[in-house]
Amino acid sequence: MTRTTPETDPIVVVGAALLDGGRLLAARRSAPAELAGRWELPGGKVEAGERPADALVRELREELGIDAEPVGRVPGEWPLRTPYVLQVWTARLRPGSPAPRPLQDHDDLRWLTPAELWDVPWLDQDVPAVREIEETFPAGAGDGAASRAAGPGDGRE
Ligand SMILES: Nc1nc2c([nH]c(=O)n2[C@H]2C[C@H](O)[C@@H](COP(=O)(O)OP(=O)(O)OP(=O)(O)O)O2)c(=O)[nH]1
Repeated sequence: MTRTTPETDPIVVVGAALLDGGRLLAARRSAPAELAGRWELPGGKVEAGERPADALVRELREELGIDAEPVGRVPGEWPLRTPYVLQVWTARLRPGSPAPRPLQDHDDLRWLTPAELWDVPWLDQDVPAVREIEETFPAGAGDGAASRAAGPGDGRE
């Protein structure tokens, strides 16, 4: 008899492509040990019954102390370690938001211009997502180009 692995529903991790003045925020993980020192999109796990866009706002407040607004979903979904999958949303700072600070999970932050996008060692599993962000974040563009990747309403479902 063939034994099958029990199926587990994927748990979504939302990552933010936080854009400001044409730059993307990258965050260096401080934990756990196997991820520490590598760079990621700030964010975290969507809780049961929570909408991804709401989770994004909550995680960005907890981790970076900012007041962020989701703008649109970056097309695609990328596998992390089972059962997690990464979804990415573009986001921007709301007027009056504090500047991001590494309060939790991170020990450094960098605002990357399009030309600097690959200057940091991203987590391996984030590379395809960052490539997708790059598609909507061409050299020389302001944050408007990335924000137009998906309609404004897409951030709310
Ligand atoms: N936030 C985030 N997590 C990522 C990325 N890439 C990646 O593999 N991960 C992994 C790291 C963690 O195992 C998991 C998300 O965990 P987390 O620690 O950021 O989320 P959380 O705040 O909700 O976690 P928790 O400590 O409350 O359990 O996904 C990424 O780009 N952003």
